[in-house]
Amino acid sequence: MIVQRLRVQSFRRFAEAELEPRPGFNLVTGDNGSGKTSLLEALHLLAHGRSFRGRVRDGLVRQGEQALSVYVEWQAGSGPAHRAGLRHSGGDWDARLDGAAVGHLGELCEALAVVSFEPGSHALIDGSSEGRRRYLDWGLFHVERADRGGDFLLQWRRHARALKQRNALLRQRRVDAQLDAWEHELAQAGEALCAQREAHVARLQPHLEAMIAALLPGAGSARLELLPGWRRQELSLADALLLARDRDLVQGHTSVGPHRADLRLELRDLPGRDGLSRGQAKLAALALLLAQAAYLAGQDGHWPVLQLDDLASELDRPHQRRVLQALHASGAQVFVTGTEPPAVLRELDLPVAMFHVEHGSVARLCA
Ligand SMILES: Nc1ncnc2c1ncn2[C@@H]1O[C@H](COP(=O)(O)OP(=O)(O)OP(=O)(O)O)[C@@H](O)[C@H]1O
Repeated sequence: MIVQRLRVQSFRRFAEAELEPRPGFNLVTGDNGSGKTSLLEALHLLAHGRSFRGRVRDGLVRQGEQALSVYVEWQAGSGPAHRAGLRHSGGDWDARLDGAAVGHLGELCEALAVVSFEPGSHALIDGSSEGRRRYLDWGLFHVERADRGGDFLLQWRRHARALKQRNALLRQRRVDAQLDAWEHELAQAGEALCAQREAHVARLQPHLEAMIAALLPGAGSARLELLPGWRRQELSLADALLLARDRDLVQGHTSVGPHRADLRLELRDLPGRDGLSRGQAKLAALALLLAQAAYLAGQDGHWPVLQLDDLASELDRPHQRRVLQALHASGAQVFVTGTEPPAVLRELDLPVAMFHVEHGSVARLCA
């Protein structure tokens, strides 16, 4: 995917700003607080329905304004050009995709695939399991799309609804036919969700091995494993839910199932996730993100847009070089930010479109 235009209004410090990126590398420089990350956040927001720094209501709307706007034009492979706009107040939103009103933000997410790597991305390795489930489900959401005959989103929504209903009944201490019915629904949707996640993890494996070899060769071989959220080798989800019922009634929520799933990444020559340095955790997280992007590229015939915020932070030069070489080899459109142009980018002499953010506006710099 190639983003051809990004326009933001009332977004963090920007009253209005516009960027016309190029295919390949786009470098965005500027002082601390100038708004570099905000530009990446804007694209991420349109593609994920939230920023990697939080939701719209967490301060994305420019102080004193009612709502932010993001407008993007892009091309997916050799297909037609697309355009999408989102106006969001933190509560209400209104969006259009190719001129038609959008009923669910998932429609924008489905149309525009963006993978972002930012200073907090190490949490994909050493943070809570929620981030890893979101990572996995984002990949499935794109691969198992309804327009390709997939039903991941359908199962995901079914599961979320059944889980909410079961939790509500647990809190009311209601052990009746309704609880049986929602548990049955939860078990069916949960088994389907888990089977899709498991297959996806297996398909990611070779891409992950290649990315770890490219970015973190000292790690040795890599293995990704799904922890399903219940003792799936021994029990069906229906049985696990039934067995957990008494405890769940006391706690008032469901303690087993795919909403508790996790991913385990094993790197043969490095310690477990708690023993990794911050830089190693970042590289392992980037390998996970790029493995998923590479898998998607294989399915779609074109790469998602890749965004790397503050690449130089915490990565030494040899590793920055490895990252940039891998990204260049992919042919993807890449956004990189930094207070300075990363020295490695100059050393590698890669073609780069350069932009500078200052005083609330973005200027294209000549190479
Ligand atoms: N809701 C808001 N309204 C107005 N200004 C905001 C709002 N939220 C954030 N800002 C300002 O917008 C800027 C956001 O900067 P951003 O994080 O995008 O900068 P950056 O160039 O990536 O910085 P750094 O190099 O320090 O990471 C900061 O100056 C911040 O004070």
